[in-house]
Amino acid sequence: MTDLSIPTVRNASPHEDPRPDPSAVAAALAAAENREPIDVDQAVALLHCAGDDLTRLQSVAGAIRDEGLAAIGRPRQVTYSRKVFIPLTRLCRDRCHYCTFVTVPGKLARAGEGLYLELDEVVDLARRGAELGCKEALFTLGDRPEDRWPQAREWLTERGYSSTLDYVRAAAVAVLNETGLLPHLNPGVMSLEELRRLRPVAPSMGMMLETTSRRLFTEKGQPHYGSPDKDPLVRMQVLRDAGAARVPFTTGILVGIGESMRERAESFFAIADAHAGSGHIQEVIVQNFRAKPDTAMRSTPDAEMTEFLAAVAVARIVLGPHMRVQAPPNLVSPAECAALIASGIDDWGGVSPLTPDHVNPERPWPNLDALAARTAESDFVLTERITAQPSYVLAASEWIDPALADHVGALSDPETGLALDTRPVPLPWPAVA
Ligand SMILES: O=c1nc2n(C[C@H](O)[C@H](O)[C@H](O)CO)c3cc(O)ccc3cc-2c(=O)[nH]1
Ligand SMILES: C[C@H]1O[C@@H](n2cnc3c(N)ncnc32)[C@H](O)[C@@H]1O
Ligand code: MET
Ligand code: SF4
Repeated sequence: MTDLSIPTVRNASPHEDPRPDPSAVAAALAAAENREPIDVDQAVALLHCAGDDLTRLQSVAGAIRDEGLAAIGRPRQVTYSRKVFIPLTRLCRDRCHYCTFVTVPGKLARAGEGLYLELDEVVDLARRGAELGCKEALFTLGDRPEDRWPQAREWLTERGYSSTLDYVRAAAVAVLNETGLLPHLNPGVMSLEELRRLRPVAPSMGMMLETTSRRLFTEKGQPHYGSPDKDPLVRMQVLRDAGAARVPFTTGILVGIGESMRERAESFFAIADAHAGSGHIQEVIVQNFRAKPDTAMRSTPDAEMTEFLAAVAVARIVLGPHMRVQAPPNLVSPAECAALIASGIDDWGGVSPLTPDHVNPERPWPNLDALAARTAESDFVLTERITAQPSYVLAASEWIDPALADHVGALSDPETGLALDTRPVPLPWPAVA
């Protein structure tokens, strides 16, 4: 894709990624078509599918998705969450090489921007979103900036907060009280204690696993080198802790940051494994980041899209019919949205009629009517959900903190767990009878 202006990462030491034997690909495809459980080796083979093989792979993935949606009485629905994006702070103690969201205090000062959004700025964004029917306030921010930036620590202390996560909690409460939007928290690594403390202010939270590749973290020059929060061992612990805390949790992988096909496959199995323990992974995002090709010959733009579609299909096959599989519609072209549906997704994630995708600011959201039309072209109905996926809303006593019952109840249909056609209104938190 020539219009993709996300910064690129060059593999410092191109990792060995041997092409599987064609007979291995054929055998893995046959296993998938017969709905036999596949192992990592077979998943690696499937990630290499192109051409007619990719078409076969997509049709298996699409059929599995269709069965899963039919089983929960929502055939042919692709969901999305109408949201506002709240970039609470762009300061971060990490330095992921692919990230353009992160910034430094000096740059913020020169741009006349604060280190954090103030509470009134947060509430103002949420309120403007509410007027447009948004139901989710997505808090995405840098990880623990106070550990790196004394100015950030000072900003928090001056206002009476002990940490960035403490401030996230206060901002979520302000949004609930003053607008009724439902917070989804994506603040990076959280401890079990922090997850438990945040659970009463957000029906769902998330953190991308990114990858299980430890090499990308330990080796100098790799995209996660120098980012302590991107150690896959730390991130896997967060996934398990979110299950222990019974938080509906979003995770996923970033495709194309220098991971090998085997590492890509292992990442899906690692997520499946975390989910098998607690049943809390509410959706898995397959997000495309495109590494600069090692050689122009080997990795043409078309090949990158082929690889991405194979990754989506393999995610569906490994994670099965009951997982929601999400790919953002703003990181591909309109025509490629149809290919994502064909590859087995059932969710577009958060889409905003108001705020940009601050992580990918050069990739505007499709307008909701256009997205509905694109979805309809594939014979699916664009359906609004709230931040927690329907099955978790329907099992609220197990998954959603009682302090949020009124807020969630006001915006979701108790029969389907999907979003109601309504606008949020301020409601007191914790809810009183
Ligand atoms: O607009 C974005 N939303 C992102 N979202 C939000 C997502 O689109 C929705 O808000 C969730 O599906 C909840 O409804 C994330 C949520 C997570 O929990 C973890 C990672 C992401 C990543 C992004 C992202 O890059 N851009
Ligand atoms: C919020 C999530 O956004 C993803 N993320 C961060 N930077 C980029 C980029 N340049 N392109 C695509 N996704 C990105 C990471 O997966 C992070 O966890
Ligand atoms: C812009 S990234 C947002 C969340 C967090 N900093 C992470 O990387 O997981
Ligand atoms: S942790 Fe998140 S915000 Fe920080 S640099 Fe990495 S991707 Fe960017």
